[in-house]
Amino acid sequence: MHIGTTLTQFLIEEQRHVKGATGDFTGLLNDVVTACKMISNGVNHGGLLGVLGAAGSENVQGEEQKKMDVLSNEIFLKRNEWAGHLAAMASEEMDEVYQIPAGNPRGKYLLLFDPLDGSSNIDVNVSVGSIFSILRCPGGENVDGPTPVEAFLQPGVKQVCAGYAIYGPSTMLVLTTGHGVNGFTLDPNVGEFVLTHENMTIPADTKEFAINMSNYRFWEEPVRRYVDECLKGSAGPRGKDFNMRWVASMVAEVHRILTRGGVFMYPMDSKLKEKGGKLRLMYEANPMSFIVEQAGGAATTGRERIMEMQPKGIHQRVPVVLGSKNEVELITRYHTSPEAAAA
Ligand SMILES: O=P(O)(O)OC[C@H]1O[C@](O)(COP(=O)(O)O)[C@@H](O)[C@@H]1O
Ligand SMILES: [Mg+2]
Ligand SMILES: [Mg+2]
Repeated sequence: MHIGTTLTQFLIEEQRHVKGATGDFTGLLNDVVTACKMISNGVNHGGLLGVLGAAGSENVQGEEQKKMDVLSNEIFLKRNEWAGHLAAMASEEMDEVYQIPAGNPRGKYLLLFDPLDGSSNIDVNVSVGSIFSILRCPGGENVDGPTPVEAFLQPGVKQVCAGYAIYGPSTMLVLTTGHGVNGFTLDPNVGEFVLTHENMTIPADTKEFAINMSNYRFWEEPVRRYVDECLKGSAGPRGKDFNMRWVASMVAEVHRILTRGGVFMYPMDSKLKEKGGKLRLMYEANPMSFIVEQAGGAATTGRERIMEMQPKGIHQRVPVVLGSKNEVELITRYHTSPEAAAA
């Protein structure tokens, strides 16, 4: 593939390499991409369309929903429920599994998504995004009756595809189907995503970490140790100075790491103990872990590989440590090595 290839061409080319491909998967991705283009348009017009501010409702997570959370969710549903590629959908903004409306054809895939990631930034015009994950539905389209939630509870290694759109200075779409990671930039004049970042890879080492420092007093010892050592810089045990970033949009943090390396952490802390973490396994941690691993990075909870976890529920939360391989492995060792256990 060469720079300048459109996403449509890229997907068709990928499909040609899949024996017995029916075009279903390509069709599904095209619908997901159309949803992202429509959300990008909404985000870009912001106050002009009156889509900023609170929606006046809460989601299953007990979080205040922004108007763009609700609108983006609606766009994903409407764009994907009609074409016959899906058996069902699951979203951050909906308590239950979304069944394909009666009368619409059903398909063999499952789509999970965070329709708008980084919602706290939408009103302040900072980059936000959408995150999605695609699984095969056990039993394919021949499922009688509603698709059970259990169909979705597959470990991250079962993902067929994962991607995110970032609505920033430019709109980009980054995705993997298990053969590396590629980034496409939306040409608003043409309305087409064009390949601009081929085979994105994450350097194994880094001098940049991202974490919400305001949670310091709630962190577990291994995370405090890691951040303290970074802050000591070249005078400390790491022997090098570190920089820090925190955008409060996971898509923006992961995109920066895919572009120049780094480590992103939303670890377990005493405030989140009951909930199991802040970020959601099925439509935040798993898709981002698939992308990061495909780019040569690593993704753990601090204790185990995220992609091997057996999900317990579609809105399950987990601690997240991802990015440059050697850094993630160091942070994980601080959690798992005996000396850490003794600490
Ligand atoms: O508000 P905090 O603690 O900085 O958390 C920011 C994190 O929460 C999130 O906004 C959660 O995602 P949603 O906006 O989709 O709910 C992440 O994108 C981000 O990394
Ligand atoms: Mg999110
Ligand atoms: Mg969200």
